[in-house]
Amino acid sequence: MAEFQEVLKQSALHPKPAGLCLQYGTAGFRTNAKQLDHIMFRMGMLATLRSKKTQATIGVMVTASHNPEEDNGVKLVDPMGEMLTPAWEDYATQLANAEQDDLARAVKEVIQKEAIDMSREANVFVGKDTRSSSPALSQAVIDGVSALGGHSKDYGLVTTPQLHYMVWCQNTKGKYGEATVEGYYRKHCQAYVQLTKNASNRTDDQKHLCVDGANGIGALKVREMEHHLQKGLQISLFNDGSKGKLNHQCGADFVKVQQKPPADIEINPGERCCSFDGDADRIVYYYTDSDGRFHLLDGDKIATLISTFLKELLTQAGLDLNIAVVQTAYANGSSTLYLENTMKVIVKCTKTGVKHLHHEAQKFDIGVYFEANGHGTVLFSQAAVEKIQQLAEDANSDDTKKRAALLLQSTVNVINQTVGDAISDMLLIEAILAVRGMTVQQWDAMYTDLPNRQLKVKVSDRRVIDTTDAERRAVSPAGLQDAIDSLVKKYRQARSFVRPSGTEDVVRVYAEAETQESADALAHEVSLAVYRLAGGVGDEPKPLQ
Ligand SMILES: CC(=O)N[C@H]1[C@@H](OP(=O)(O)O)O[C@H](CO)[C@@H](O)[C@@H]1O
Ligand SMILES: [Mg+2]
Repeated sequence: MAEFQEVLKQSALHPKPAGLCLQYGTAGFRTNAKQLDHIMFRMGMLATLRSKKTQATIGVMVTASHNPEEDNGVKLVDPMGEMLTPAWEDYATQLANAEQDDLARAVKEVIQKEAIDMSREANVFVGKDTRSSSPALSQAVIDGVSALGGHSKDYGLVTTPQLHYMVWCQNTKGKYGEATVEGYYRKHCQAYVQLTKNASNRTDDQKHLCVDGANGIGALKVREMEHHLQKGLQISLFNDGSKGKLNHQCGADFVKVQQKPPADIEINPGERCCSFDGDADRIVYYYTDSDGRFHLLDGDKIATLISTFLKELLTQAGLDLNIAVVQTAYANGSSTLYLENTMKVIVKCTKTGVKHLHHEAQKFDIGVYFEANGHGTVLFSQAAVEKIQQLAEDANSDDTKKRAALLLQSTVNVINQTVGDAISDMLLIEAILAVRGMTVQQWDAMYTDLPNRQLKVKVSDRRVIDTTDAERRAVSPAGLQDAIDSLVKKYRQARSFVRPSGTEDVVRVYAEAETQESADALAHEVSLAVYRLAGGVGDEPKPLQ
C-alpha cells in the first residue's frame, strides 16, 4: 500500500531510540522532552487512524501539564472533547513502543483490528503549551498526521481545555460554540457577564482576584481574554512567564502539594488568589489570614461550592434533576461528610484520573466532578439542559423560577463541559461568589479540611502494588494493607492509602488525621511500610520535619 511507503519514509525522520519503552499513563505519555519525538509522530498517526475510524475530528495536545519545563507529553482528545477512550490507550502504547522496522506492521494491526477504511478523510486539531520543546514536538505530530494522509489544523499555543473545546465545537457543528479561541472567550465571558449582571454593586475589591499563571499557557490566555470580561473581574496576574520558570515553585500542583502560596507572590491578608497548572486544566484557590496562616480551597471545596449553588438553584427553579459529586480517594474526608450529610448530595468515588470521574459524572442529570488537586468540571445531561431551557423560556413561570432558570442556563454556558478548565472554572467560581455575595473566607468556612499529607516513595517496580475499591485498598504486595490498617488505628479520624502513580515513577502515599502532626506521622509510617514491603530504593523515608 502506498501509504505505508510514506509511513516508513517519514518515520525514519522521527526514529525511536532502540529499547525505549513508554506507557500511555493517567493522561497520555509524559517524560523528558528529549525522548518524545518519535512518540509525537506516532500519536499524530494514531489520531489520524482514530479520526478515520470515528469520522470525526480528533485533538492532539502537546503538554506535560504541571511537570517540569524539561519534560513534555501528549494527550489525545476524542470526538466529544473527552479523553481518548481507554480501549485505544493500548494501541497508543503499542505504536509508541514498536521498534522502527516493526512500525508499519503495528499500524496495519490497528487498521485491521478496528476495520478502518483508509480511504476516509481524517482531521486532527493540534495544540501546544509554552515549553521550549513544544514547537518541534508539535511539528512531529503534524508530520505523523500527514504521513497517513490526514489533514491537520494547528491551533498553536492553547490551553489543554481550549483544544478539547475546539474539538467538541467542531464535531457538534457549532451547536455549542465556534471552534476558535475568540469564540471560546466570547461564549464563556458572555455567560460570566450574564451571571454577574445583577451583582453589579460589587466593589472593585470584591471583583479583584490574584491569578498565578504557573509561568505557563494559562497566563497568556488570561491576558488575551481579559477585555471580554467588560471589567467584571479585576485580575492581577503573577507568574506570567515573563521571568520565572514553568511550574517552578508556583502553579496549582505546587500550591496543593506544598500547602503554601507560590514563591515570589505578594499576597495581602484576606486577598482571594488562585493558581493554574502548566496547561491550565487545574485550579486551586487560597488566601492567607491576618495571622499569616495559609488557607487552601482545593478541588473538594470547589466541588462543594458549585454543587451547593446548583442545588439551591434547582430548588428555586422547582426542577427535579438529580445531582451528584464525583471524587477520588484523595478527596478530603471532611468534604465527603459535608456533601453527604449536610448537603444531602449523592457522592461517588472513582479511581484517579479524569476519565474515570468524567465517565461516572455522565450517569447523572448534573454531575460535578473534581479531583482534590483542582481538575474538574460540571456535566449537564441533554435532558437537564432542555428542561432548564424550557423553564427559562416559559412565559408562565414566576420570577423566582425564571431567575433560577436563567442563572442555570448561564452556568451551563460558562462551564467547559469537555474537561477540567482552570479559566472556565475560575469564571464560574467568581460568578458564584458574586451572585451569593460570598467572601472567600465564608466559602472556606463551609467545612474544615482534615489535616492531610501526600508523600512519594521510590520503589524498583511500582506495578507490584495493586489496588481495589477505587484505589482505597492495596491487594498486593502481601501484608501491605494489613500494615496500613494497623497504622491508621493509632490515630483519630485517620485514613491512609497508597497507589502507584500513573504519571511518575513513584508510589503515592496519602494520609489524613485529626491533627497535622498525626497526618504527617501516619504518612511517614505508611511510606516506610511501602519502602519495606514493596521494594523501596534509595534511602529509607525520613520523618517530616
Ligand atoms: C494525586 C494526584 O494529584 N494525581 C494526579 C496525577 O496522577 P497520578 O496517577 O497520581 O500520577 O496526574 C493526573 C494527570 O494530570 C491527575 O489526573 C491525578 O489526579
Ligand atoms: Mg494539567
